[in-house]
Amino acid sequence: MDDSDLVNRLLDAGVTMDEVLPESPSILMTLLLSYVVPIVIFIFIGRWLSKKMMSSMGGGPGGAMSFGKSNAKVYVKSSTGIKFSDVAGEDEAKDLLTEIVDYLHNPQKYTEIGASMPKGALLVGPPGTGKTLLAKAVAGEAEVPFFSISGSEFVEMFVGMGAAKVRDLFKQANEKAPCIVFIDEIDTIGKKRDGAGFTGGNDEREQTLNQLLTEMDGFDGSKGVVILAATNRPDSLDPALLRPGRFDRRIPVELPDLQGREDILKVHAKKIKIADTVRFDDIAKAAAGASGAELANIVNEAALRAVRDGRKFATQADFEESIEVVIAGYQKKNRVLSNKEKLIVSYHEIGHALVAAKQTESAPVHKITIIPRTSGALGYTMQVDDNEHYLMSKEELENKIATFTGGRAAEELIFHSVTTGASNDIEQATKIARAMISRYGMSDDFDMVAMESVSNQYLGGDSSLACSFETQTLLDKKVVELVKRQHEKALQILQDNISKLHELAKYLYEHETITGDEFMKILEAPEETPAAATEE
Ligand SMILES: Nc1ncnc2c1ncn2[C@@H]1O[C@H](COP(=O)(O)OP(=O)(O)OP(=O)(O)O)[C@@H](O)[C@H]1O
Ligand SMILES: [Zn+2]
Repeated sequence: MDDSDLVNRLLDAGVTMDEVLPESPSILMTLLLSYVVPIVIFIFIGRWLSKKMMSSMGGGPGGAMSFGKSNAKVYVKSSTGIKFSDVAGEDEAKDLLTEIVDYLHNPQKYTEIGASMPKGALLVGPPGTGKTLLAKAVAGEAEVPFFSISGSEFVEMFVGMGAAKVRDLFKQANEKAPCIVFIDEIDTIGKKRDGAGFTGGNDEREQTLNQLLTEMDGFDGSKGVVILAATNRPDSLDPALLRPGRFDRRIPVELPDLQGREDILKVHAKKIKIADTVRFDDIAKAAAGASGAELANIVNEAALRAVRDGRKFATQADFEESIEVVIAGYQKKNRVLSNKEKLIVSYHEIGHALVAAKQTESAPVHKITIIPRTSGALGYTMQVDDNEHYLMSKEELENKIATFTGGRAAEELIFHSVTTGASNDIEQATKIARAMISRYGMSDDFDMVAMESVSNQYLGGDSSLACSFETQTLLDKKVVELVKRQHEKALQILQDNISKLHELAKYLYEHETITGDEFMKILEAPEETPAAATEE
């Protein structure tokens, strides 16, 4: 814009020149107006522009101006100020990340004995479960800089730009080490490479991924650059990313259970004013299936509602209303278990756990949950073996089969029907049974084993092709018999412990997740009143 232009415009607008220019400007004033002010304005505009450019690179796929050499600089935050205490629940994830924090605090403790820290860890879980928040908390706890970039920002229009960005990011991270580099949505660059159906930009994406792999292999692990990446589609990742020395640690970040939801609500409610009468446990119950992000949203929505109604604080009703708003859309998109389904899944999982616990030589139950998993499972029972062993006895394998069938057995016993939820279990049980009979020679019938192994030698080990039709049929029959026997054993165990089955399933239904300790405590407690033992 030039001066005469401005003057003309001002005149057009009916402004007289007298108002624009002082009557008799001193030389100093003239100087100021004609040189200093334009320069100041120029600098100001320049700054504003560059700020704008940076923020446009911060979110969404890079804009037209997002190439250039030192992009990653803008992602540095010297301290996130976020601590683990800001992340409610997710204790498992926090436990796993604590080691990284400790390493960043005193690396010599690790390097002294020659231990090197994992270079990368993969945070895996559904959207909004706090993966980004956890990564920030790691940086906050360790008091190190935090670089953050989203996978989609690497995907550039021009071949080679993404790779350049990766190089640049690592260069800066190395300069700022120790630090945390966080790559969100890593699946956008880290998708399996062979995958058909990927159209366009293949070269670019592949180059970017290769650069990432090269950088990860190249940097010195003892410098203290830890790369955290997040994804909700771990299965789609290129296996190269998951190799040792890369993202070889997987940290599950799952949807919160009842207690977790209550804690998250409380963390966020600290930021708003609420009535004393608000009952977070009830709100958490009503918000079944909600993620951390959705719960944060519910709290905010409740506060907005209060303001709209001219109140000074949010009430129980505000929260209940906002659950409807936030969750309603969500429930349509995602399958949330109905109460009946929840009950079935509870009995199913306790079925597994109870059968496991009542057999000797069976790994102790570690955790049981009916929170749907990223994997698509409706619930799971986790057993952890204290001492890892590779040689399993026939009894142990049989017990494993019985444990797998325990879920279905519980459904049959209580609901007199089975759901599709048990199909994977039966598959697993059958797999073990087949291996026992054909490969490990655990069949009573030695001929069976011999035949199988002879034909395997001819045909390279694929047992489904290896046998003659008769052998296959015989084998199948044996497998089915074995699974059936174990299934009957499981039914018997549950029948014998029916009151505990009810009690534990009820407890799991209410709490959604229970630990192995809680499970054992209930199991070992004296029986409840006989009334609970009657079947419904
Ligand atoms: N466990 C939690 N405790 C407290 N707040 C949480 C928790 N989980 C999520 N939130 C809230 O939800 C917001 C969004 O979470 P965040 O961005 O970390 O999720 P994400 O898993 O990275 O999601 P996405 O996969 O969509 O990137 C957080 O900023 C926080 O306010
Ligand atoms: Zn099961």
